[in-house]
Amino acid sequence: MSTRIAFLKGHGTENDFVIVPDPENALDLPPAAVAALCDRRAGLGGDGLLHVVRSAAHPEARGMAAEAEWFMDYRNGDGSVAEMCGNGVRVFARYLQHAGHVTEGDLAVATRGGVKTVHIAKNGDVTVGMGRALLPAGDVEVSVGEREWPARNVNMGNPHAVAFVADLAHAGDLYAPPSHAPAGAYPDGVNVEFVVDRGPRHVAMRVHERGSGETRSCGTGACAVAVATARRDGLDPAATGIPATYTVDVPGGTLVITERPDGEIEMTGPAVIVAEGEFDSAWLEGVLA
Ligand SMILES: N[C@@H](CCC[C@H](N)C(=O)O)C(=O)O
Repeated sequence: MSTRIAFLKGHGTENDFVIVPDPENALDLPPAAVAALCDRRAGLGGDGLLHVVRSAAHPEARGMAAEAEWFMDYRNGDGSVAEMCGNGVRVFARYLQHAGHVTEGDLAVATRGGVKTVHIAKNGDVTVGMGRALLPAGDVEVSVGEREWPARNVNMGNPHAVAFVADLAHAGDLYAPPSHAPAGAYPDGVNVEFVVDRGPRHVAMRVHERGSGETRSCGTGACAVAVATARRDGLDPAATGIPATYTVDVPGGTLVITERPDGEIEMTGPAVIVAEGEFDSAWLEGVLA
């Protein structure tokens, strides 16, 4: 028997998501179902999917239920699982507000990258405590076609390689993932950011995301870029006690990132619910058959 399944569509700086509210974790969403829902021609369309589940109802989040009522079960557009999604967690919070589960102010969201603190401001922007960046040692290079660049290895819960380039167009069409060396540097894949300077503490980036391709924005990527740029600029808040704030332009808008002296990174940006509707479970079953 077919049933109607509720979904919403949202975005944060044009990193767009299919949102599937499923508080009791009753839906079966294997990778192929996620890929079908995120398909831009034959499905609903999105860079990724936000499965909204009560932490207590999800085996991966039960241990965080005392701290955070809701779990962001994030999936990339190809159906793969990722540890964290910075734009996604802002849109997730906006959904919880839209649905009346929370009001503006502070809330905690469980993610595979741990519990994140989120602040929904009166002015509409959402700020997320993204945790600390890890900067694993080791030289990495990324390349597109004939061009190659040294890249900074930054882990924001998920892996990033940040390359400073002379011109964002040098990254090419980014239809295929950029290559990296050494080949085994990222056994689980990597998100690659290309960065140019725009002014003092102001950069612009493009990103090729693991599991989604080139997207209009990546929140964890923007945090990785801010930290890599700060170190390149000789700024280390943990050493100086002075926070470092960077404005990061992405193709879909602007994010503001602050690294505090305790190493915690805060990201502020918009989060928008665009539409809501229902799809027929029979359609999805047909696609999966
Ligand atoms: N767009 C996201 C990152 C989503 C996960 C990433 N593709 C990965 O596989 O690590 C963001 O806003 O952070």
